[in-house]
Amino acid sequence: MDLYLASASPRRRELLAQIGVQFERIAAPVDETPLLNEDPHGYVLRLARAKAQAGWLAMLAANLPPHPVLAADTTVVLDGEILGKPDDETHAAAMLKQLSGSTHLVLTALAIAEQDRVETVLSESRVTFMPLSDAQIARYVASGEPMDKAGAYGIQGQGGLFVSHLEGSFTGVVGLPLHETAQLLARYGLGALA
Ligand SMILES: Cc1cn([C@H]2C[C@H](O)[C@@H](COP(=O)(O)OP(=O)(O)OP(=O)(O)O)O2)c(=O)[nH]c1=O
Repeated sequence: MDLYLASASPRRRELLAQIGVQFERIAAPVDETPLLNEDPHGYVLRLARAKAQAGWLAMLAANLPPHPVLAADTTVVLDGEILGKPDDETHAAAMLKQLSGSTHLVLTALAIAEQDRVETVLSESRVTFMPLSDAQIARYVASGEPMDKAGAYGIQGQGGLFVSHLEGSFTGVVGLPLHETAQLLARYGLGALA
């Protein structure tokens, strides 16, 4: 065992498994509401940090053997506006209409907590969507795929069909950028890049 992953996301678990570290999941939910006028970069970094620290505390509370705790947060940013996970199908359709035919940012922040030390790293990608018709949006929303995802789409699923251009990290958009994760783990003496 090398570390804990403070995440409920199956996608993050699958991606972390590719890095070749031994990890276990730990549950540590945090409130994801942005602060008033919070800057998107500050927001994802604050949440990743909060999730890692909550994971460290949950580990201590459960008397588990101590290891560093990794967490992440992903958000979509369109013209400076934070688009988190949709509240319902109407909200998902509205977000997809906003993303249609334009370019947005996907920010994924990573944090590792160990005792009082927390280190972070940020992955930033630019994603361009083709113009979407109302019928395409309605069909995609009806598939259910948008509901648990920032920006109401999954690039790794059917949502990938809408992406005409990507500049940055595919795994970062999915929620755990492999390169940045390996770099961060190496600072703790973990993983293939250590
Ligand atoms: C843009 C995009 C987001 N997403 C997902 C990644 C994240 O899981 C989710 C954003 O929500 P997050 O709050 O980052 O993560 P989460 O709540 O799913 O998991 P946890 O906090 O427990 O780690 O959106 C995709 O899967 N594909 C995409 O293309």
